[in-house]
Amino acid sequence: MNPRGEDNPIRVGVLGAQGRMGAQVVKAAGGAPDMTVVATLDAGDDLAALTEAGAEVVVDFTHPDAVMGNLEFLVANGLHAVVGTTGFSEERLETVRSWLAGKPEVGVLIAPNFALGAVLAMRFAQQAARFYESVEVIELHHNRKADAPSGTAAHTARLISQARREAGLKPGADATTSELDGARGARVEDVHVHSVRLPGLVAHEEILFGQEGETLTIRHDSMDRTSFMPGVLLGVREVLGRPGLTVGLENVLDL
Ligand SMILES: NC(=O)C1=CN([C@@H]2O[C@H](COP(=O)(O)OP(=O)(O)OC[C@H]3O[C@@H](n4cnc5c(N)ncnc54)[C@H](O)[C@@H]3O)[C@@H](O)[C@H]2O)C=CC1
Ligand SMILES: O=C(O)C1=N[C@H](C(=O)O)C[C@H](O)C1
Repeated sequence: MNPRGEDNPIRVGVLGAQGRMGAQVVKAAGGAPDMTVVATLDAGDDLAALTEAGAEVVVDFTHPDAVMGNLEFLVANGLHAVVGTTGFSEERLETVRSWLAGKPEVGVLIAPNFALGAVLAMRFAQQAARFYESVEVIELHHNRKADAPSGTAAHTARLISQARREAGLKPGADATTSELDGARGARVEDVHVHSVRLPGLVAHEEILFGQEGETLTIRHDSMDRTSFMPGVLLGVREVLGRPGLTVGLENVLDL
């Protein structure tokens, strides 16, 4: 557990500080009694400001195109990282592991979703997966989101696929023989994932399971970006005592 307090607060840097999430992180970490925000950077700023300010943990909510460069700098400079930015393939995770091999004392936590309910929804979906013949994922987000499908939906689909594989399930029956491009969604491993983009939405996910005679729907809604903040602050506290790469908040929550 984190032994830090008001007299010795965790020195936090924020990357993407002017963005929707970064601005919330600056506010949340700034209001936490055991943290102090020492650097707030956005696009074009020199990452050296983080080390100059004495940051210990850096939170990254930037862009899938920027996050790997940021992480390479953080690990090389011995800074712990809490990353919410999406776009992490298995190949990218392997690259991060290779950087960390040379800096075994550094902790990196990458989480596709920091909202408690979203993490629980993923875990429930993983548990339900082996009992149903078919499954599809629908994610719904605000229309300023850069990536589709969402990192959460891609992660959910991979967890479900893994559970289905382990249970020896074959792809669910689907009589579609003719379709408009995209009508059946993207396929993440063997799971169809559908992305909706609308102003007014924040972040929402539905996992629909079906078999003869019944369906099960698991749904999570982030109505406001404050929903991600308890998870981010927990990550900042925990990453100090977790060297190496941790993927997913479920590991920190011991789910
Ligand atoms: N893991 C989670 O719980 C969540 C993850 N996200 C993800 O976080 C990322 C950011 O989302 P939003 O805040 O909505 O986006 P946004 O577009 O509002 O903010 C991103 C900010 O990063 C800045 N930026 C871009 N490149 C940079 C760089 N190299 N260095 C420093 N700053 C840079 C931009 O100027 C912008 O201010 C996305 O990948 C999104 O999917 C969003 C919400 C929750
Ligand atoms: O861009 C967003 O807003 C979000 N991005 C993350 C994702 O892609 O899963 C997390 C959450 O869904 C909000």
